[in-house]
Amino acid sequence: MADLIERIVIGYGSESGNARALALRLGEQPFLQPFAPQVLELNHLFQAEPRSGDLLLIVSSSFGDGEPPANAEQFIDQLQHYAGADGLRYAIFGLGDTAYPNFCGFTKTLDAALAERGACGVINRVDADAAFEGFFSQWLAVLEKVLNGDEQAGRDLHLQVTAWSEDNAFAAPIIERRRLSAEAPCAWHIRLNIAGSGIHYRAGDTLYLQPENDADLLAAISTWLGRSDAAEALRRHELRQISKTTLRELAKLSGSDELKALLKISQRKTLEAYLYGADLLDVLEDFCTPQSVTLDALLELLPGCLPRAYSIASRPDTEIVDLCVREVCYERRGRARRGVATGWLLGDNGAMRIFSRANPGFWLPKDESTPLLLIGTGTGIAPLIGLLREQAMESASARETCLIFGEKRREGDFLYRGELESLRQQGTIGQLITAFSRDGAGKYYVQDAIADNAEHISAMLQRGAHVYLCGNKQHLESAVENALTAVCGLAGQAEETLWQQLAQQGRLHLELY
Ligand SMILES: Cc1cc2nc3c(=O)[nH]c(=O)nc-3n(C[C@H](O)[C@H](O)[C@H](O)COP(=O)(O)O)c2cc1C
Repeated sequence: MADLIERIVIGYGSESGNARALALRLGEQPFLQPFAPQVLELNHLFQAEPRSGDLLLIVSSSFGDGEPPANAEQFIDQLQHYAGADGLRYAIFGLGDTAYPNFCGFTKTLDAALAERGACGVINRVDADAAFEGFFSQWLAVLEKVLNGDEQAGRDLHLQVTAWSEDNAFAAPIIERRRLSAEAPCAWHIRLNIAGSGIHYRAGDTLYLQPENDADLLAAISTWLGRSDAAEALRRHELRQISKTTLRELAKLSGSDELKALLKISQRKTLEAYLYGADLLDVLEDFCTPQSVTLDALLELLPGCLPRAYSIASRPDTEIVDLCVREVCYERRGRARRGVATGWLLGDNGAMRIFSRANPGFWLPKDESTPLLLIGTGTGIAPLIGLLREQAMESASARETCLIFGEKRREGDFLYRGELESLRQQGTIGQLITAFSRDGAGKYYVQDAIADNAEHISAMLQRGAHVYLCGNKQHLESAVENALTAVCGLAGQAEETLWQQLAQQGRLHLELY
């Protein structure tokens, strides 16, 4: 091919510097020097007036929702108006992260746009993730071969990381289940094996679980329908979170006036109360008949199982991912019920189908000297222990870190007690404050612990501490906000609330569920 190539132009799109660094290294490769490669930002690439006979090498990341980095934003537009694309040759090395829903979205779009304009790809597009170095070396070797005339090498290269998603989840074996608390409903430490998935995550990120339905519930629905094949057919349909759309369809099919009445706007609260803890079988039994609602109709109207989101509790690792979950077990109308995801995790069901998503809003601050005020209740410890583990791994000199953990009783509910105490001993946690609500004569919550440590906490906030808060949505946020506002002496004073100030400064990180 080399004799057909007159010139090489390297274009890059880069936001945080990875693609730019690779593009510059590419431009220095000895085997490219005979082509005197120019290295340009993609926005400026057309200044080189690429034409037939040129080989365009593009290295770019994707940002936002699979969008171009700022210095590549104009490229596709310019390409649409560029007359000389026909006959151009090109190869694309895409950088991305499978933790974002639109993995390598921009370089995929670019590939399609160049092909559509008549340009010809000489190497299959690379979709690389955070571990891009290995791919880059392989790509360079193939590029050299292609330039030496081995065109097949470009067609044989397949370097595209799988982007696991809702439609294509990774089956991760459950390799550890450890009970963390004494009384039901218990909290559990769950470890999944993700080796071979290529999943990369950071502490603070979210793991989505795609469980299958509970066997007992499936069997009961099968019996109700009088169809033995229903259990298998409904295995991956949503049977627990029943939407209004589904209820409307069921009301139409069944003709139930009672259900229609429940769907009126004025009955919003009654419907909410009815659905709390209910599942499809309740709705079928209460409002439908097997004659009016058949298996075929259900298969058509029910969506697939919705993914369940959990905060990752481990530090970055390519082999394992940890979760901290509380089991959901209750009885309603004489029928034992289990949470869909927790039931699957704690049952003997085999692998859990998963995918991960980045959650930059809960990552550690970049500046290693920024103090951390971590506040969590119950299984809200999950992302916080992930951050602490990442912190312990990353820096020898720990930043100032204070953890406030709240639960019911020290004996029985102090989740990860041994690990937290050793993180304190080794200095990753400077101050470990606990608030056990049922240990003393009166109730004692995290907001009381904040008040009792006012001086220290106020000083940390003055030193620019970031606040990470995770736990139950009801009450926790406002109670902690009020307590922190009081310790800072801001109550009823400032024009902006403490929360507004922290949020504006990027110092407030919330995970409430
Ligand atoms: C806020 C943010 C958004 C991102 N969005 C995407 C995305 O939509 N798709 C993707 O594949 N990668 C995404 N990434 C990952 C980057 O593409 C990846 O980190 C890449 O290595 C950055 O390269 P650069 O330093 O050259 O910009 C995102 C990264 C960040 C920090």
